[in-house]
Amino acid sequence: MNQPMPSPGTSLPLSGLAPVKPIQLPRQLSEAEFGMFAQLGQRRVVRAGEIVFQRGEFGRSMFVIESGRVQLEFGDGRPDKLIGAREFFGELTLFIGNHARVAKATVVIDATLHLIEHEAFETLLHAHPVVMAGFMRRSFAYLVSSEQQLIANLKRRNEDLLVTLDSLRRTEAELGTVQRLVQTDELTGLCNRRGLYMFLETLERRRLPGTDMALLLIDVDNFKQINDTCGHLVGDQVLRAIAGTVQEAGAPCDLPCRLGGDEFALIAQVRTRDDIALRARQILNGVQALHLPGCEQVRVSIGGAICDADNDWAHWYSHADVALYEVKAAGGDSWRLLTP
Ligand SMILES: Nc1nc2c(ncn2[C@@H]2O[C@H](COP(=O)(O)OP(=O)(O)OP(=O)(O)O)[C@@H](O)[C@H]2O)c(=O)[nH]1
Repeated sequence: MNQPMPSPGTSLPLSGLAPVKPIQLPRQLSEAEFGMFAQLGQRRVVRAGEIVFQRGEFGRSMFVIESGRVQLEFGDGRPDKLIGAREFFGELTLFIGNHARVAKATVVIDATLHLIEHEAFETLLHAHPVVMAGFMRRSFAYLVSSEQQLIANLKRRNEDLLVTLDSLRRTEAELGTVQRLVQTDELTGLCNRRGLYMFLETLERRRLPGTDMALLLIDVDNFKQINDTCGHLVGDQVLRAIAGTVQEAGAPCDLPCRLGGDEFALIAQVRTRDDIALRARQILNGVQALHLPGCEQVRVSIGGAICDADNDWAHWYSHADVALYEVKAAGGDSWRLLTP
């Protein structure tokens, strides 16, 4: 004899044993519940592709599925859900009353639904309080557990985001350190040529109203001789000491840097020519006052130029270099400003 095929969610009765009770899915209605809802609900046939309600839409009713399939899209991190015969959806708005729908419901296989309005539910509640109380208890437990799941998911996502944010912050800090290193002269700690070029890109933004930018080129006199007679290590100390002197002569908004070898520069923000002279003399005096063990006398020559907004670094540098050359030619240990 042909046995009928079992429906999904049911178990086969084993021969000789008592029939096993059909497994009820967490959101599946019992025969009794379904019968009550079907009797009082408004029966509707809905075609595949039709939207039953949108997420965020206000409502006071729930739906029971007699046949077909409905997809629920929560859009809040929870996975979409596909539900079928004897299952229900939209009950939260029925219990709370005029509440926004938490999911979008779309029929994906032609369905027969029963719309349960608030009034119909009240009637059922009065007529079958025990059955309806059981239904409500199950529904609440399900809602609470799915909210808890959502909270756990959000917590996990938040933790993941915090970890990502932390690693981004670390990468940013590392990039900052690398950028600083790349722009810093290793021997003196001053800005190097790369750092100077980056500074020049923002020069116009940095210029305060009523000020000019000036360039002072500082070159050690006879540095080769210092190296030759005192040794390279002393030479290095001399370069570090001069770097300190150039830095001290600059204002906080100035940029002292080492261009390479025994050549330094100070980009200074000045109001008058006297401001340039003041810095140049401070460097000359500071270097003259240096007393380094193993090195008798250190002197520098300085050439200056105004950094006019119409020209660029190459132009300012060549002007300052001309002035520097003139100072060197005259014996060094002095300064000169090349005026346009
Ligand atoms: N100790 C030391 N010496 C350096 C460094 N970089 C370049 N030098 C040396 O600096 C010297 C610069 O010499 P020159 O360009 O001939 O200049 P100078 O001897 O100062 O002559 P004038 O500029 O005409 O006064 C060279 O001997 C380089 O080897 C460095 O980092 N440390």
